[in-house]
Amino acid sequence: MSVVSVRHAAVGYEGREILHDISLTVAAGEVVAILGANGSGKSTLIRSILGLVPLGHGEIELFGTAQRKFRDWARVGYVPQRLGAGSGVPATVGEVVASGRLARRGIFRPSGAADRAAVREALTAVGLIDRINDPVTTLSGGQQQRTLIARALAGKPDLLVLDEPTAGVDAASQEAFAAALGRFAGAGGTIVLVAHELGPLRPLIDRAVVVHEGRIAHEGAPPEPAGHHAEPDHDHVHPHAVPPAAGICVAPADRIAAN
Ligand SMILES: Nc1ncnc2c1ncn2[C@@H]1O[C@H](COP(=O)(O)OP(=O)(O)OP(=O)(O)O)[C@@H](O)[C@H]1O
Repeated sequence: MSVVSVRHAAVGYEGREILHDISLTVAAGEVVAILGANGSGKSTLIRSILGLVPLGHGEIELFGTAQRKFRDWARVGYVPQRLGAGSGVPATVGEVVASGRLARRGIFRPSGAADRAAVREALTAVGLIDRINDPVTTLSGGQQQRTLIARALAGKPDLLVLDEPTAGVDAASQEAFAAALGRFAGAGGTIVLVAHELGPLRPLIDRAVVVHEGRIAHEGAPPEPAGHHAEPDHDHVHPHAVPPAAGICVAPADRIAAN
């Protein structure tokens, strides 16, 4: 059974079609990277998989269930691009990670020992357990990004969807990030991630899907790194380095429940 199945999907915003006739299948345990230039539609593709952008045409299934009927969002962990510095919520690292347990336990049940253990385990996996009581605002961008993956891991998902997890992130955090993802994949987890450059994530990738102008232009082994972009110390700066103003991204489960 496939974890994600996209068939002939067309997606757009305000009547302008961005993705044209996209078909993509991700099998259980696969690690798939979605690559492509700025504006090619990578984020739109994963946002439509998560149900955050409505489909114009086509079908999407998650774990064999039509997305419109799918309710088991606790099985899906989403790591957005940035935590957002300006959220105005003075949360600690532990609190942010604990919010990843909400879909598992429901909002009105107090957190229990299993929740606390999952939070500690996830923070240990990303190398931030010693920062559990620190305000997230005191963390570097890379550490904040690691907090987001811990938040997703704490929910014990079967599928992790990550949007440019390592863009603008320091090398140490990228390595810690890759190690945490490697453990998740090693335990049978499925990963779909958007990336500009794979860097230390490269050895984890089973398949690369290159999106070009809203269509899948290539699928197969990840392309070889080329030119200075491939250097480990290449400092890639692009629009994603600017934190979004929206603050902590709401988990897809929360959004869908609100509809
Ligand atoms: N909420 C939105 N409303 C209207 N247009 C949007 C919206 N989000 C994205 N777009 C447009 O859709 C196109 C694809 O954007 P998308 O973010 O999916 O590309 P991307 O490949 O992820 O690019 P990047 O690498 O810059 O994130 C762009 O032309 C963008 O301007």
